[in-house]
Amino acid sequence: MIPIVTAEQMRALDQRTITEALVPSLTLMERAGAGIVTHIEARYPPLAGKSVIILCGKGNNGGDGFVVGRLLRRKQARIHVLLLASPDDLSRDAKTMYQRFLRSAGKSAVTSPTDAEAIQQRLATGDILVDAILGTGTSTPVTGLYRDAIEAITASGRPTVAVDLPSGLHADTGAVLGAAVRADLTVTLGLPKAGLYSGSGIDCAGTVRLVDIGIPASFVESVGSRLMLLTDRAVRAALPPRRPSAHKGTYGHLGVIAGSVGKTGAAAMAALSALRIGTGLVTAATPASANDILEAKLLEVMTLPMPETKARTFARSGLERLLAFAGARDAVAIGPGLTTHPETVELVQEFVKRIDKPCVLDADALNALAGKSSLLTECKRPPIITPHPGEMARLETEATTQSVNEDRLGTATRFARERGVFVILKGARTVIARPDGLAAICPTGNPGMATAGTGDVLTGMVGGLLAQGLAPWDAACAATYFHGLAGDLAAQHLGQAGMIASDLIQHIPHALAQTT
Ligand SMILES: NC(=O)C1=CN([C@@H]2O[C@H](COP(=O)(O)OP(=O)(O)OC[C@H]3O[C@@H](n4cnc5c(N)ncnc54)[C@H](O)[C@@H]3O)[C@@H](O)[C@H]2O)[C@@H](O)CC1
Ligand SMILES: Nc1ncnc2c1ncn2[C@@H]1O[C@H](COP(=O)(O)OP(=O)(O)O)[C@@H](O)[C@H]1O
Ligand SMILES: [K+]
Repeated sequence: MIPIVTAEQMRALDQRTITEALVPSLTLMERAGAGIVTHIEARYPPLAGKSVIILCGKGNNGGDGFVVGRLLRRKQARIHVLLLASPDDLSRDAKTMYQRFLRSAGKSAVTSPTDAEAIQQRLATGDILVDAILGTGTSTPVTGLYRDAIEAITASGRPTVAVDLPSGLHADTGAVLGAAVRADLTVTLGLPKAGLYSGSGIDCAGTVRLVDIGIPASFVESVGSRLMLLTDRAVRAALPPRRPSAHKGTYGHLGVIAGSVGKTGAAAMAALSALRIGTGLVTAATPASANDILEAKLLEVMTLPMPETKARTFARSGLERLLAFAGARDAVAIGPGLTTHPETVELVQEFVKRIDKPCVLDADALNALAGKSSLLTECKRPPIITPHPGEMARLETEATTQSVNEDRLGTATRFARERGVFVILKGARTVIARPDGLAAICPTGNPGMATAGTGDVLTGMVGGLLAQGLAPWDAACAATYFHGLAGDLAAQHLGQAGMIASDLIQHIPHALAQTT
């Protein structure tokens, strides 16, 4: 996992690298530029003949821009720099890189526009725009020519690559300072910045790619960041090895407690997703009269009919049987499609207190705890909960969906600490938090996943990994990552609008099999 840092932490790391590891600041800038060019080329091939317009500010972010310009010329791209400050005002390193750019490209490759119109006219001639106006040094609202430039970039509709972070974005909070660039690709330098994953940063950053500029690992470690970015390598390492001598018992038995009349699909999808993430055996317990329907839907999953209410939801009288069911499984997933029938709610509240197995609580299991989240502290083992922002708001009496979304990271980490649970707060850039306050952000996933049932898929995947013996934190991180990756693969094949939850399930094996 990669630590996510604040602007201040990044500045300190850059500084230590320069003064203690003795890497000249110009070398860092050169590495930054080279890395950015690699990512631009990967995203927009071929570069030869393309017109690239680079907008440079007066700080080191602009300095990176000049390096990008010089190196892109070697790819036979046609480069023009819009310099938004006087050359005299450039930072020391930026000035050096400006001079190197001039020596390589000549004076005609740079103009200094004085008004919005001049910027707009120039941008209209670009195939690709590079935003090197402001980086981590931004702290006050953007005004004047910088703001004109940011607005012109947005208005141009051209493919835009942001250097380090979209100009105008607060590096720590993701707040827009007056106006911010909406990039298609952000190539961030050294370590990822928190603002790229929160608030407006999610929409402004587009795809985020990271460039290693050679900050020593020991320096990075000493920052002690409490926020991590999930990486492909870390989550794959957490998966159990598939031993040649394995049998289905090796990979655990998950009990799924889900469904009611009209909502057997939720139970089916959770159960199937658990199998697709490699679980050996899955049994779904469902209200008795819905059992036959579930049997017809599922081939590989076993089912168990349970006592039901007149409304054909789980009945309170089934409590002991459900506890016995859980006791005979390696892990339990409870919640999808249960409804909030009063008897079912009562059943869930009792069940949650008494279950003594790794478990994941979702959907109506969380709704059963609405305003009563203190019950979670009575759990025998810290459960994983998978709320979307609405469910999160129901759990916390004073919160609203809006307040949750305004501070997703803060909400998830506070709740995880206070209630001693693992939280997967779903949505764009899902946040995972654990009881000790450490949190991670998931880079996978896309808006195509905003479709009925994808949450049930996640629940099954989390439960499946718990059943396979993963610790709750590992299960939560890996399930969230592969859920998002399966969603990304489904979107690649089908497009975001048309993909549905079943497509996501079908892509779980491809996500697992992918080699990166
Ligand atoms: N220090 C280093 O060693 C490295 C720095 N790098 C780059 O350097 C950037 C940070 O450089 P700087 O600290 O120079 O910061 P910036 O390049 O973000 O710019 C800060 C400059 O813009 C001005 N400014 C700030 N907010 C403004 C606003 N709202 N309107 C107008 N002007 C504003 C500041 O007064 C300052 O002069 C990073 O984002 C990254 O791109 C990279 O080259 C990697 C290495
Ligand atoms: N814009 C988005 N970007 C990434 N993931 C998303 C986005 N919107 C929704 N998702 C994911 O889709 C899933 C939706 O779950 P949920 O809201 O519980 O839906 P349902 O109840 O229909 O199953 C979550 O895992 C969430 O993170
Ligand atoms: K920028």
